[in-house]
Amino acid sequence: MLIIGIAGGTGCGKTTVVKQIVEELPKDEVVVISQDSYYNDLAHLTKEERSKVNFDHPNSIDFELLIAHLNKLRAGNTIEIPVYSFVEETRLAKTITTIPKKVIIVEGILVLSNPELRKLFDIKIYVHADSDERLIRRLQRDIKERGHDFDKVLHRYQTAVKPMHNEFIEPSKEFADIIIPNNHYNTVAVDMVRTIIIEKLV
Ligand SMILES: Nc1ncnc2c1ncn2[C@@H]1O[C@H](COP(=O)(O)OP(=O)(O)O)[C@@H](O)[C@H]1O
Ligand SMILES: O=c1ccn([C@@H]2O[C@H](COP(=O)(O)O)[C@@H](O)[C@H]2O)c(=O)[nH]1
Repeated sequence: MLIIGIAGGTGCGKTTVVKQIVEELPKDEVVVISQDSYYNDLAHLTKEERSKVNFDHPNSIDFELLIAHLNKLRAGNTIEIPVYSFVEETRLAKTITTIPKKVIIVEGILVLSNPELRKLFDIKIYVHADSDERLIRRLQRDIKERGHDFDKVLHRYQTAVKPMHNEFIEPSKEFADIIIPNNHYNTVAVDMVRTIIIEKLV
């Protein structure tokens, strides 16, 4: 089994890069796990209380469960991945049953910041895009897909996203084996990572 961790600031293009990597790989060989699925269950808080949570701090993630799940997959066991709703800002009642496959890709802003999680990765990748690029992408995406308005995205960016990026995410770049520049779509880097994965599959 090959476990790949892909980190990078919000809007850098992690999800897009992962989609591009896996789209030409056999579906039955690769599992993608998003750190977002492991946001703490906040069902006990009101929607207003949840909207004040700092979702960019490592404490907002249930790393213990994510690490336990990766160890279970490595041991050949099936896991139940929580489903997170960005619109509700909490976990939903359902889970997704996931079986072990040859390649596991774990993506999320903080996946290289946690030392225990880092130890599980065979390859560590950091996707870089400049902060202005990332903010523009985040504004467009959160308004279109995550049910946020302009003021909410900017307020969250200034109070949580940017300070947590500087404290936890950007410093985790030093642990990366590969840094993918992604101010523009980077097909060369995507092809290189896919080639590494294909070598593992044969
Ligand atoms: N290289 C790129 N150039 C322009 N837009 C991009 C690029 N990569 C991703 N995007 C767009 O930016 C937004 C955020 O990308 P996404 O992959 O969700 O980032 P992340 O998962 O790192 O938060 C999406 O709307 C996506 O289509
Ligand atoms: O309920 C939530 C939970 C998280 N966020 C924001 O999401 C990003 C991380 O996701 P990316 O796909 O990597 O952008 C993080 O910056 C959180 O602030 C949210 O808005 N609502």
